[in-house]
Amino acid sequence: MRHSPGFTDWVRYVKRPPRSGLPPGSRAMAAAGVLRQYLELCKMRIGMMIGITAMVGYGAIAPQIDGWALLGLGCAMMLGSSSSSVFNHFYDRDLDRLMTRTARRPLARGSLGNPWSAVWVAAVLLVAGLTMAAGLFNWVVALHLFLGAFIYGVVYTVWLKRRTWLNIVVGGAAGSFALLAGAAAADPQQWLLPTLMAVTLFLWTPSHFWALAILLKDDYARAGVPMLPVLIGTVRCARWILVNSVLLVLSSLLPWLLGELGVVYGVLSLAFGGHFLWLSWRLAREPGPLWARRTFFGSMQYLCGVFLAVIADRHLMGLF
Ligand code: HEM
Ligand SMILES: CC(C)=CCC/C(C)=C/CC/C(C)=C/COP(=O)(O)OP(=O)(O)O
Repeated sequence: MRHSPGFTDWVRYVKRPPRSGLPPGSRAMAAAGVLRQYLELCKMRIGMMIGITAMVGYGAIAPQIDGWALLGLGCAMMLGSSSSSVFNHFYDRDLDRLMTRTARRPLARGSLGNPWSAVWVAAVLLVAGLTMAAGLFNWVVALHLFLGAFIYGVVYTVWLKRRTWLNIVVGGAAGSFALLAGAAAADPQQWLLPTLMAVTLFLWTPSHFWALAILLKDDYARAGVPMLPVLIGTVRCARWILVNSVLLVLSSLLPWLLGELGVVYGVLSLAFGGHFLWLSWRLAREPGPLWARRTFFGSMQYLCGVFLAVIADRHLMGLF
């Protein structure tokens, strides 16, 4: 069965088109197919959220926002995020075949030819992101970008995901480094507010992911991935989500209580936090797919709410 062209096949194909002279449309179609699949490997929606996370870290520290700096920061972070996501697809291709949600992914079904091409693509993306971060900003931004990609691509994906339920707890630090990278782009000397926000992002991940893991429990059990609800069941996992969400919301108030951010942030983050605590409480009361789904999507709404609270406090209040 002829597989659709992989990355190296595509390069060879475009450089030396076969004598058979396929109609130009098929050459472009094949190239578009390969590109679309590589974009899937990049997990672009998550990469955009990682870029936004870094931008919020920048906005929390920068006295004025430079649009071009924000754009460059977002691009660098998306390159780093895509690099680790592509490698995650490569390393997890055996695991992904076993789970309904991921079985149709390009490397899981072998539709991109030699899977090692993805490793080269991941390396190129990482070098591009690091070069952009160091060139546009400073080495601290590049270091945080590298650490985020390393924690997701190696610490989480290779070392922890298949071994321990702490996989996503430790892996959540990847997102924290996205925030630290953004703050360092504004001022690498500042540490307190970036650290407080990084702790909040670290505590956000377990509530974010364990709610999803409740929905995907059977998939993870089939693949033998030790996610928390597989090990302790949905009811106890839902209770741990509530405990974690209480710690998360309390941590989100620290920038306000320590005077790093103002009352606008405090009130808004408390409001969004109250709603997320309500979702987590309802999930603990009725542990099942309905409230797990609402808590998972609510985790992203909550994160966006906290991000909005930071920007409103630091930059929008000056407009009034
Ligand atoms: C190790 C930590 C994390 C784990 C294990 C995790 C896990 C997941 C998983 C399994 C999905 C579903 C993906 C899919 O089926 O397409 C997901 C979706 C998502 N995650 Fe997380 N996540 C983590 C950290 C983060 C961070 C740090 C962010 C952003 C700051 C984030 C933002 C999102 C978004 C926006 C989605 C929805 C993307 C979509 O709809 O394709 N996640 N997460
Ligand atoms: C600074 C920087 C570059 C940070 C990178 C942060 C980053 C890309 C985090 C990704 C988190 C995530 C969606 C993990 C899911 O992996 P999974 O393997 O559990 O999900 P899957 O089963 O859907 O593949």
